[in-house]
Amino acid sequence: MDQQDSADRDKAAAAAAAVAEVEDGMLVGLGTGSTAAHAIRLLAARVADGLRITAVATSHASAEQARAAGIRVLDFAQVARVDLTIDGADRIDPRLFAIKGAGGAMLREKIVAAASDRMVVIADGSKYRQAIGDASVPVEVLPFALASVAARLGEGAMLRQVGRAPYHTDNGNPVLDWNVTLDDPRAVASRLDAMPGVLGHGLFLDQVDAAYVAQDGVVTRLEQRSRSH
Ligand SMILES: O=C(CO)[C@H](O)[C@H](O)COP(=O)(O)O
Repeated sequence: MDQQDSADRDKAAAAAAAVAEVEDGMLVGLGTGSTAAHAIRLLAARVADGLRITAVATSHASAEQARAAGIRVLDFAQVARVDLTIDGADRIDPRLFAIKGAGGAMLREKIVAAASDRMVVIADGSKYRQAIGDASVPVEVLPFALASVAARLGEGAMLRQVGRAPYHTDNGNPVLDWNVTLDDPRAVASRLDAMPGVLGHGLFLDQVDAAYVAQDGVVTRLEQRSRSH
């Protein structure tokens, strides 16, 4: 089995562990990305077997996948609370600090996570580090503020592109991938949170309640002991 197959198998194993937490009657938040796609597929299989749930999605792609697989997806604009959200991450560490947003959905993902009683990250072992820090932080910016925010972030900020065109999120906004030192993630997050024109960013420092990380088929659960939403 090559490395990619093994990482994909680990993504599916982590997803299966999280999907096992879903109970009848829950409103489930669906994350975005290849690991979250495994969770949606496995959840749909449980729905086909009789599990009764509703869901909200953090991206158009996840909503489409879920609906096509038979999951009832509600409009999140009409939803105040979510029971359990299952989502991927680009980095996760033992503090359950995460970097998200390689897939560009971090703003909706953080909004849904903040509305969730429990938010669980699922990841293959390549995402796990002793401390987050070697991935750039995606920053979603109001188009009007693109140049001014880029100037404030400095040389480490790169406009995300698809081919030669600027990438746009599901919200219609551009993303700056910011290569920044994360010795003090809270200071970096506070700086971004306070910057006019920044709509959201991929630093998840207070949202993650638990993580399932799978390496070579072995799933490890990390649990946050004290989290108040
Ligand atoms: O944050 C995300 C999308 O905004 C994804 O959850 C993250 O990028 C992980 O993706 P994948 O499971 O494909 O590695």
